[in-house]
Amino acid sequence: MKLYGVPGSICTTRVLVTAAEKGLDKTQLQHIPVDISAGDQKKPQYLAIQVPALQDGDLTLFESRAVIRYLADKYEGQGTPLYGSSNRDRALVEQWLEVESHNFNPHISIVLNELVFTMSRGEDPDTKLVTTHYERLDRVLDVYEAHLSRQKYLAGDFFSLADLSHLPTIFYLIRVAKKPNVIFRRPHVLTWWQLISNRPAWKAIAPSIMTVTKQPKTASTSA
Ligand SMILES: N[C@@H](CCC(=O)N[C@@H](CS)C(=O)NCC(=O)O)C(=O)O
Repeated sequence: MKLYGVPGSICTTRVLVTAAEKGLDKTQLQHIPVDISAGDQKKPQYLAIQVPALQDGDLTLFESRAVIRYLADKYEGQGTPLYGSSNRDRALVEQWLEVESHNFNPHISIVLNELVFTMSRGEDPDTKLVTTHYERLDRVLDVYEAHLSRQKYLAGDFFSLADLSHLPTIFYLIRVAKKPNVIFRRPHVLTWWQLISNRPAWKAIAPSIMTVTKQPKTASTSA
């Protein structure tokens, strides 16, 4: 399999950490770097797709959350079981993947876009937009805090694809945008963050984000 994606970008990182949890090595999944700043995404081979995109034989798959679901299913018996161990677990994983995509991500990605990617282009961030969406993210995390006071991970007492899908954006928020308060001031969210970000797979992947964000230009975050 080949993964076309911008090194260190949120969506590509989401796929790479899934591959790492599944124990896939470079012979099983080869990352082909795409350089957005050089206009690679406009090259003919990328016009019909968006990056990140996975190529597996005659299947080309884009949308990072579709790709991670595909990898979790394809390698069901290998590495970390990212859908739990029953139909009930899987339903709850899917539910929280939807929450990440539709309730959490829309706000965190706007904050990151303004504070990291707009600024990296030398433009001023829209501070009103940042305030509005940071506050909305704060409200969403009230729900997470209550939920995580009752269980260790989002879908139950097991680490899953739903937890994993939050890793790149929260990492960017804390370490790159340096806006950790919404995470750090909630004890259960913080404990959850520490649990999921201390996993070996994430610890192996996260440094590549820091390398890329030291560059003057990075990918956008329409994650
Ligand atoms: N919803 C799409 C968003 C795709 C997108 O716009 N990705 C942006 C931000 S993550 C990008 O820079 N993509 C390049 C990459 O991830 O390689 C996904 O999840 O894949």
